[in-house]
Amino acid sequence: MSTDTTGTAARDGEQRPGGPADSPFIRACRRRPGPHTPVWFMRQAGRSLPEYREIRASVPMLESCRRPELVTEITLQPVRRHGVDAAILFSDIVVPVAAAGVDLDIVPGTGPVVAEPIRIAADVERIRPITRDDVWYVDEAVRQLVIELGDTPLIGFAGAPFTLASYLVEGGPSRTHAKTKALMYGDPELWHALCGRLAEVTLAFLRVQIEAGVSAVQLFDSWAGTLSEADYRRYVLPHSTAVLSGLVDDCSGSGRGDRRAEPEQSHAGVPRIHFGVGTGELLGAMGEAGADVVGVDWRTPLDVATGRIGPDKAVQGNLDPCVLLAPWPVVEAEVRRILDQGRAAPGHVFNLGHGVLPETDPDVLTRVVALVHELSSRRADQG
Ligand SMILES: Cc1c2[nH]c(c1CCC(=O)O)Cc1[nH]c(c(CCC(=O)O)c1C)Cc1[nH]c(c(CCC(=O)O)c1C)Cc1[nH]c(c(C)c1CCC(=O)O)C2
Repeated sequence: MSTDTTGTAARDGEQRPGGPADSPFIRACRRRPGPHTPVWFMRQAGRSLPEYREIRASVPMLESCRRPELVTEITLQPVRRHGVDAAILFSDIVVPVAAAGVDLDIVPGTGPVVAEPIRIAADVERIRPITRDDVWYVDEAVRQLVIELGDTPLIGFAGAPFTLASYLVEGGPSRTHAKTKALMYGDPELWHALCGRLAEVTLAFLRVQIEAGVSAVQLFDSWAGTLSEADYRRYVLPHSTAVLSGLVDDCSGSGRGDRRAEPEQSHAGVPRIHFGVGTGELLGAMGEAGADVVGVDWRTPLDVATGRIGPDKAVQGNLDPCVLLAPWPVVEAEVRRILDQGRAAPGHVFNLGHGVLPETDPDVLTRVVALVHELSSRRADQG
């Protein structure tokens, strides 16, 4: 465990050998060689773990996200159990939106449900800008986690404007995103006002996490794959770019925007991962939004994905979460294939193509971590 008690040296640990900045995960994000291929799992903290279910049995989802001691414990659970190369903050994409004043809840088995879905400009106006004080519990949890995690990097995250907008406009999860698209095509001005506001909230939320010490951030645009590339570029890309490039613009001396005076408040050094599901046709555009790493679901092999994304970005993925429900030889063969195809990329972070399913046997996750490490370190030895 780290001896750093401020939580800041670890963030700026660029020069500290052995700190999170020198970890296999951050090295892969930066396309630098490392001792093995790093691995973590989306939704690694969650219902696949009995120790998570025990904590959550008596605490509603949103409340658990607002109690720093619970956030810290739940975030650490999969790190202890599986030996993954990174922790991801336990929270949810709707947490900053709730902090911005939107009345919503996370309903078990359903997902986020919004009391008054967005319909008119006045609804957008009600989404307030957020500051650190609105999400103090996230700031506190990240600072504590950075201390407890030592050399293991902590990933912060947020939902991207399109995916957040889809919950706010639909009022809850949707298969077709019909209301969202109807607003997008029918009232582009309102659409851009909504996404612009959500981009501001998201950027502020990521800045709080980075200032508190996360080593990387992931922007989840889970449902962007429902759009054509042309529509994605027109209606979504400018807003996701405002978020991801906004983090870089904070760097003193580079770019415009809300530039910070204090060097330790620079957000520019933190790798940015951009992920969505069903985004095979969007991978190039999602990289252009300002990602260092592009998340790839299970539909596109990593060598093909790398051809679409280009040689200047790392990739993350892309095991089908359902494969983890298959007999071990099937899992092993898929892990080998993904590691092989991932060699085409200039950096590969092993992950699933989407979140861990609740019915997954956690011991299989632990075995996958060990296998990825074993197979990839053997390769690293061979040069
Ligand atoms: C779309 C989205 C949401 N939330 C999130 C996304 C983007 C990632 C993705 O595409 O899955 C992001 C998220 N949500 C959660 C995390 C935790 C960190 C981690 O990955 O370990 C993360 C990164 C916890 C959670 N978020 C949620 C749970 C389950 C609630 C519970 O445990 O009772 C967890 C652990 C609830 C949630 N929240 C959301 C959904 C669709 C659900 C599932 C509803 C259900 O099946 O019950 C919205």
